[in-house]
Amino acid sequence: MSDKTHLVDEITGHRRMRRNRKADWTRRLVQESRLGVDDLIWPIFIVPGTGIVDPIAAMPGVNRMSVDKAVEAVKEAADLGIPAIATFPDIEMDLRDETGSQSLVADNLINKATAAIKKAVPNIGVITDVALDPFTSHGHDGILRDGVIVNDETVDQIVRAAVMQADAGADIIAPSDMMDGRIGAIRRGLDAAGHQDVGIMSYATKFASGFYGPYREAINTGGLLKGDKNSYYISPANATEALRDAALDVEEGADMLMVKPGIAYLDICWRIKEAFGLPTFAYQVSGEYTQIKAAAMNGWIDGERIMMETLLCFKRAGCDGILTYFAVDVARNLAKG
Ligand SMILES: NCC(=O)CCC(=O)O
Repeated sequence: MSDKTHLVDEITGHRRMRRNRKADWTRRLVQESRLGVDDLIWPIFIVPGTGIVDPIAAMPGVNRMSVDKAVEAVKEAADLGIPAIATFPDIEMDLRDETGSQSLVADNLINKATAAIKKAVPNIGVITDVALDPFTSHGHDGILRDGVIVNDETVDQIVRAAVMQADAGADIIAPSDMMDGRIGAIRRGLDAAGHQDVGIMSYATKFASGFYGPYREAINTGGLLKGDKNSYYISPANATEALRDAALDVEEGADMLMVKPGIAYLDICWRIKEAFGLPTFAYQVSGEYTQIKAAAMNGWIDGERIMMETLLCFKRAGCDGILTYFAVDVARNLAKG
């Protein structure tokens, strides 16, 4: 033992945090949060046609897939142990209209995809969104009348769309539109149609964010969108309001809650988990994905490391899982050990 007394000894005394960090085995032993394949939900983009795997320029490594190709990809995801996927359609422009009427076509693209995926890969969970934005000619999540997104009429429509999605085999309905009262209305609609076992994952706190840019390219709504979504999404400045919004969704019967975007909103994840104790998910959205990809492609960061780090941070912030475009890469990574 050294007989020299260092200045720091007086400060640390017997308290030395580094003892638990000294070796790989101690670090593993004291690790508080872990990321596993069971934490992953994989969002995928569906396009009409067959045999299509179309790269999305603003999301390197992510493709739009026709239903047949999506089925193949989902099989691979299931083999890797990913528990669930979330589907988003990029439909033909001439099928988009003022009210998003395609959302009410029983065999529309999203419902076709659900049926095909559930038939080929019955053990993977299929989560479908009921927001109207992929179906409207103006890119808004609801029905637009005289420059206003009309709440109650939109809710009536998304309830009908949700029932059709459940009829097609969706396991969880995930409304991302942020209309008031939608969770309770969807719950009643699903129950009345005999879909008591279909769950609801509420996009409880969806913030008006610039991080959604690449997603809008993926489903081709970016060029359509007139104005902004500030009259229905939550301001990034407001946490108390977000908690109130989530509380309403819990009261109305949400089974699971989601925070979106993710990494800039970890305080919301933590507070929501603490407040309600419901299964809580974060959506690592397109802009978050693209930031990591772009920097990694330029050699400025270690993309794989930051992919794993950001996802682990969601777990530390109290999330039970993460919707992430990295899901398959992460599952492969975890399988390597
Ligand atoms: N309703 C789903 C989304 O809005 C996703 C947003 C994103 O990934 O940027």
